[in-house]
Amino acid sequence: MATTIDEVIISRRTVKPTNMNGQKIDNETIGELLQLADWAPTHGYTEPWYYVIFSGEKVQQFCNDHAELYRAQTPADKFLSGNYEKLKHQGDLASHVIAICVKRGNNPKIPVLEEIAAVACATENILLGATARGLASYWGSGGMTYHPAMHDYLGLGEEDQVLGFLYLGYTSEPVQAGRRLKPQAEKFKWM
Ligand SMILES: Cc1cc2nc3c(=O)[nH]c(=O)nc-3n(C[C@H](O)[C@H](O)[C@H](O)COP(=O)(O)O)c2cc1C
Repeated sequence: MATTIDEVIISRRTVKPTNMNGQKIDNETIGELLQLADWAPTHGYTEPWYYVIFSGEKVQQFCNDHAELYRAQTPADKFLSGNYEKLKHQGDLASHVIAICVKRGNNPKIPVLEEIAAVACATENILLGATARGLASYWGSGGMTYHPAMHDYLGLGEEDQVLGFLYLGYTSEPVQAGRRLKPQAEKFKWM
């Protein structure tokens, strides 16, 4: 178990929902993670994160709905039954699904870019809190994430955005070693 912030950051790894084991997280713990999200920085206290939490039987409901949105919005010649089944069963072994959304405040001086950045910070807080609690997590932006039908399904306003879905649960498998592909010299320029 990681004990310091550095260890938690370094040890956080994506665990695909198919590698989760079906064990449930209690809603209280999810509440703690949401509290961590709420302490992310924002420009101008806009606090633009908006999370829609699917728990219990709502997880399967969400996955069914996600798959049905895909079916309804995909032309017949592009529809792939494999994609449909993947979406439908993506949460089978997860405990909770959380839709990650940006709710635009009424301060037009704050660029959308900064609102998205703030929600990403908030979401990383959730991922780190999950890691520190021994939970498995996955941030996915596949399926219908960016489709207007998903935006409507989540009841978002015109300027709001969906950034993806967090799948949370437990895993029984050893967590994969982390890897980074780009040399640090390309990412950090010391002056
Ligand atoms: C905004 C965002 C969207 C992502 N979408 C996907 C996705 O659709 N499918 C996927 O396999 N992983 C997705 N990921 C997870 C990355 O694949 C993962 O973070 C990356 O492989 C690095 O692995 P690590 O998280 O274990 O360090 C996403 C991550 C972020 C931040």
